[in-house]
Amino acid sequence: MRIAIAGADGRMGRMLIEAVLQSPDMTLTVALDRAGSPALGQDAGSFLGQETGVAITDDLGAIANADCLIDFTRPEGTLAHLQACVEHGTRCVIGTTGFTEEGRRAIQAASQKIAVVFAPNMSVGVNATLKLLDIAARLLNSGYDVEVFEAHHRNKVDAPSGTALAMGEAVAHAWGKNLDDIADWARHGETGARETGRIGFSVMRGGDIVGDHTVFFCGTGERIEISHRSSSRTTYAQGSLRAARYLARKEFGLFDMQDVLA
Ligand SMILES: NC(=O)C1=CN([C@@H]2O[C@H](COP(=O)(O)OP(=O)(O)OC[C@H]3O[C@@H](n4cnc5c(N)ncnc54)[C@H](OP(=O)(O)O)[C@@H]3O)[C@@H](O)[C@H]2O)C=CC1
Ligand SMILES: O=C(O)C1=N[C@H](C(=O)O)C[C@H](O)C1
Repeated sequence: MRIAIAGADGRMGRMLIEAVLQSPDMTLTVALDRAGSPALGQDAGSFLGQETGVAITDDLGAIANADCLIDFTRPEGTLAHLQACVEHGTRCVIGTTGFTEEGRRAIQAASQKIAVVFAPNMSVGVNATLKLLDIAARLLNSGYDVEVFEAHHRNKVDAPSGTALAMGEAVAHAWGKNLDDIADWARHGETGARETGRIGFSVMRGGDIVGDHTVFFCGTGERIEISHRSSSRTTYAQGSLRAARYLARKEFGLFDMQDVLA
């Protein structure tokens, strides 16, 4: 498969370039980054001391030279890349988080023309955790207060994380609710007692934390905690390559990591 990486000079972009270069069934053909990035013109493998012959570019027309684009950038970048994917019939794996409802609708619309995997977390472990949360939420559907806590590195720009939102959605869905209707996004000052049936979120940012998530089910006399901790971004990169291979068999449609791992 010919692979394009968007956000080539980012934390995930670099992990993905390394993973693609190590995959015998994949060839890196395109490396994109934003207009004005100091990385433009550099060889995509230069951070590894490796010559790939692929220079980092901001020319979205280059997407025509890939079977699948893997995008870990920012929502506005992803949506521009996605339009280019539609124009060139290139499949797309989206790992970027922080989309508005309108952005999500644009992804849905694009997936009617090309095959897209869109998931806030590509790791096998997190996707298994989402299934565990569904089971826990069905069993603990009354008498338990649910709180979602996440911690990430100091450079993360969106909160709560896409994964924390997906975890909240898993619980809300198991309870037959919409997350937006029952979420408490933050607390400050005189909040009053906690309401039953809400899902609270709290967020920590600091240092180089790769990504920690815990969902608490707090009852009377007991507490259940379901946690996932990432110690390396490799798991996200490997999951993304798995998603790209999955898309090779699809013409169009919107898929998530539960589909890829099924
Ligand atoms: N689904 C998953 O499994 C995971 C998802 N993520 C998500 O992936 C995204 C990227 O994370 P991370 O790699 O840590 O972030 P980084 O900031 O390290 O990398 C983002 C890259 O995208 C570039 N970029 C920024 N804005 C644009 C734009 N408008 N158009 C094109 N390129 C742009 C950045 O360039 P510059 O630095 O010059 O601005 C940078 O090279 C985040 O949304 C994060 O939440 C992260 C890990 C796992
Ligand atoms: O920005 C990150 O780093 C991560 N973002 C994703 C998210 O928002 O859930 C996935 C992972 O937690 C790392």
